[in-house]
Amino acid sequence: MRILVTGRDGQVARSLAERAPAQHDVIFVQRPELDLADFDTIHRVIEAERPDLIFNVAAYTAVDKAESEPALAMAVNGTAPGVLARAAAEIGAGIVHLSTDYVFDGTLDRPYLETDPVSPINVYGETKLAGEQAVAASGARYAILRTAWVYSPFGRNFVKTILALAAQRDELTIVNDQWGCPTSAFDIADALFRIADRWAVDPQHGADAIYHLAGGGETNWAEFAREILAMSIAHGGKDAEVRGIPATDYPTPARRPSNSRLDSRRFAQLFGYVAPEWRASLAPVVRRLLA
Ligand SMILES: NC(=O)C1=CN([C@@H]2O[C@H](COP(=O)(O)OP(=O)(O)OC[C@H]3O[C@@H](n4cnc5c(N)ncnc54)[C@H](OP(=O)(O)O)[C@@H]3O)[C@@H](O)[C@H]2O)C=CC1
Ligand SMILES: Cc1cn([C@H]2C[C@H](O)[C@@H](COP(=O)(O)OP(=O)(O)O[C@H]3O[C@@H](C)C(=O)[C@@H](O)[C@H]3O)O2)c(=O)[nH]c1=O
Ligand SMILES: [Mg+2]
Repeated sequence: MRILVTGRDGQVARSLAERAPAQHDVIFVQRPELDLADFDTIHRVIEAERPDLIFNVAAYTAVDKAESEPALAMAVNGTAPGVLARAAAEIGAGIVHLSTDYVFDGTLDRPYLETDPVSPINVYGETKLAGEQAVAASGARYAILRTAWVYSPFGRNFVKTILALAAQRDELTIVNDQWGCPTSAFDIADALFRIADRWAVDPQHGADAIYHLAGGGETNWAEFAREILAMSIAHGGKDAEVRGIPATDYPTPARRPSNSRLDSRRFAQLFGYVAPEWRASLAPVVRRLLA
């Protein structure tokens, strides 16, 4: 299949580039050719490239900055996915769109199912929810994958932040009352290609649905940081003491849900892919970052 990926340097885009199987022809388009805030470029790129499938993995991902740039975040995350999906529908292409655990408010006391009510508590989450709704209403064949706490050797992410902070400080204070599922961008890439493989055979398989796809198990940010640093020491990297603090002691422009754990069983049932337990996927990424 001919697969068009939005973005080239993002965490998931770079992971897709590394994991692309030989049977797919994968094209990456980024700014200025494709600018999700400039909708004309979307039509132009889709008509020129005529993909069979689109992986929309580009997004406005700066959670705190989105609070002060809501219009740009909404254009990129909320409106552009609908424009892209309608362009896909016009040429008969499918679209796989990535969304986030931050569409939930975190008040539930168990991992979230796809059927649980959404209620974002920050601008980023609101814009990503609008994007989901726009894709679902587009008429294109779609799958929406909500993932969470993404890390990789690429771009900006919590793992790289913690390793960098440990090189500067002896003690890190990290929030310990927000729970979620760290997810390797490589695992997301594998899941996306699994969808492509299935749709190459049966384009309707599991189509027009939302899925949760996150790393196995669960943790909080402080425990995640401790594990990153334990792996760092094991590979000769820096160490630091992690002091767990409540989110109320770490004020940020955007509120974050205290529980955004995702239940990924529906995707496993439909597509036969289960992401490894989060520590298992974390180890090779930390090793690579320290190499
Ligand atoms: N990171 C995370 O923790 C999580 C991410 N997600 C979702 O997963 C997807 C992938 O995230 P991830 O790979 O981490 O994202 P990154 O932040 O690593 O990359 C974002 C990409 O989007 C591109 N982009 C931003 N604005 C525009 C624009 N106006 N036009 C075109 N491209 C643009 C960036 O381009 P450039 O390099 O030029 O800036 C970059 O390639 C996103 O949909 C995100 O919402 C979901 C849950 C968690
Ligand atoms: C750097 C740092 C962060 N924190 C806290 C702040 C926050 O509650 C938590 C994580 O901070 P970050 O800014 O790395 O993560 P954040 O931007 O909230 O990450 C989110 O990104 C978007 C794109 C998503 O879709 C989500 O799934 C999620 O991954 O850790 C500390 O407590 N101490 C620190 O030193
Ligand atoms: Mg990306």
